Amino acid sequence: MTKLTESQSWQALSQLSQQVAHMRSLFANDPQRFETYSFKAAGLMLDYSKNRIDAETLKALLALAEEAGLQQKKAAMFNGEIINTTEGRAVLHTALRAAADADVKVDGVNVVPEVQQTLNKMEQFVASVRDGEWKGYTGKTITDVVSIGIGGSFLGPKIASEALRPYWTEALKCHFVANVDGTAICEKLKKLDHETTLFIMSSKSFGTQETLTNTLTAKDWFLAAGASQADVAKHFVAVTSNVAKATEFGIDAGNIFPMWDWVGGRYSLWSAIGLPIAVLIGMDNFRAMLSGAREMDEHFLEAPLATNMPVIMGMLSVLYGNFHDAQSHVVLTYDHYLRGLPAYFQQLDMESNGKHVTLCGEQVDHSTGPVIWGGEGTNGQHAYHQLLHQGTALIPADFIMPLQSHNPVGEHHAQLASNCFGQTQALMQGRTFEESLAELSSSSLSQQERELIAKHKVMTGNKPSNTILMDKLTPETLGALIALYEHRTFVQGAIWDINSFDQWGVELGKTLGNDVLARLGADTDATELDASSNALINMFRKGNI
Ligand SMILES: O=P(O)(O)OC[C@H]1O[C@](O)(CO)[C@@H](O)[C@@H]1O
Repeated sequence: MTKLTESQSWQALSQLSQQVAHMRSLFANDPQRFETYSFKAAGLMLDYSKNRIDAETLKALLALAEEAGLQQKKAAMFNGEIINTTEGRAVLHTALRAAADADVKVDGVNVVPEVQQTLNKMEQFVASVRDGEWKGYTGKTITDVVSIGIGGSFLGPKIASEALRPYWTEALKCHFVANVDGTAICEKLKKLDHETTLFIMSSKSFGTQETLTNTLTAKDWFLAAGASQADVAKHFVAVTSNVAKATEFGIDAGNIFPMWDWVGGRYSLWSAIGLPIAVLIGMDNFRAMLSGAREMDEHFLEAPLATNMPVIMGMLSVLYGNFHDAQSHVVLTYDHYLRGLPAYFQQLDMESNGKHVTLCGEQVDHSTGPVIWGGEGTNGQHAYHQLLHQGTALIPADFIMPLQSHNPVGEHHAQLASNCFGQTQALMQGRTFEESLAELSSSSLSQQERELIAKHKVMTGNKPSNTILMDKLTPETLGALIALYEHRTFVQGAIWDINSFDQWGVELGKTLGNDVLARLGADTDATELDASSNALINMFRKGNI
């Protein structure tokens, strides 16, 4: 057994988690349950009353957080200690949204002034593109921005931009290209005018195959349309921590926005990686998003564990994953603008907590990060919610909804809200056999038939969910919401004592992919790999099955 599973609070939770009453009776016996298990922070309200907890379980969960050293680990992150031990890096996405006069040191040097300088550089760039001062090589105003990047250098900018659609300038369109599938970039380029298009190449490492290939294709397209190498400076900018490689690639030194190795890719939208967002919504709104995230940071740092939103959400996930065998977690956004958020949280959480050894390299003896998935409500209700209600797997759910719509038309928003709240209620209370039978009482079916149908209609209920509400989706509330999930991810990693900030698992696939690429272009058939890989490679070389 590891130290964690041997710990007193872990042992206590193993017992307590099985003893908690059905949520139906928890609610029936406590009219104050909502007041007890809900609170507000940074413009968000969390209702976690529809969870399999009572006072004792919650106490044990928080004791586990204490015992696992969450407070010390949190302080170490915010203080710039090298907590990403396998890569020898600090983890300071919080410094990207810290107050301008904050002092956050990495190796004894305050990084905040550099962050502020980069924000100022972004501000100038964003203003000149939005105001039409930045001209293309033929003197025309920029109309389209294409962001090229993948993983964290794609999902953050794309999904936050999409979420903040009501704040966009109408003067510009922004497009995102990530996949190395040539179709992705070709379909974009078809619709673009090379004289009025600006490319933002986003790659922390400046070594990611997909991003380099897509940027080269974009550059070839630009040059083939009649522009010269000297014109590239007016149409290509880059965001990277590898300035030398970007310059070598041909990006003008003045067009490079720096980032730092202490910002993880999946935590980087607050840096210049967020440039596409800032171009669309303007720098004031981008700064408002940072300030919403900062508010959540301060809450996470200062609030007691019992009223700390990332802590409560993280510990609930530990409860279900480790003590109720839940292997996935669903994020359901009841807001069309937030439809992409589950995909963003998926990378954030799964790339962070998909780990199998502790910081000391010891094999864990419990599950770690769950599968994160989801989509927008109400669409999901007509698809996968069936499994949430009546499937055999326990899938805890987060429901996220703004109370005010940006598009308050007719009864739409009330209907949306009624579905959101109705789903959490149905998951919690379920429907008993007796209730199902009663519902069928006026039907013309025989008693035997009624009983059969009633069995199919039973929903066990007791399915956990959190509801997160905000007044309105704004840059501030979006910033707070994303920071909430970042810290929730951190909390779980801290309990499991894993490194939430490396991603070695994706490296082997990249290395083997490069080897395969060489074989696809070789003069002779592949013979040295396993039989399946050889056959697949050789089929590709022939071009038919
Ligand atoms: O910004 P880069 O260096 O191109 O990396 C892109 C993505 O690739 C990964 O390193 C691994 O897939 C992600 O963590 C990262 O967000």
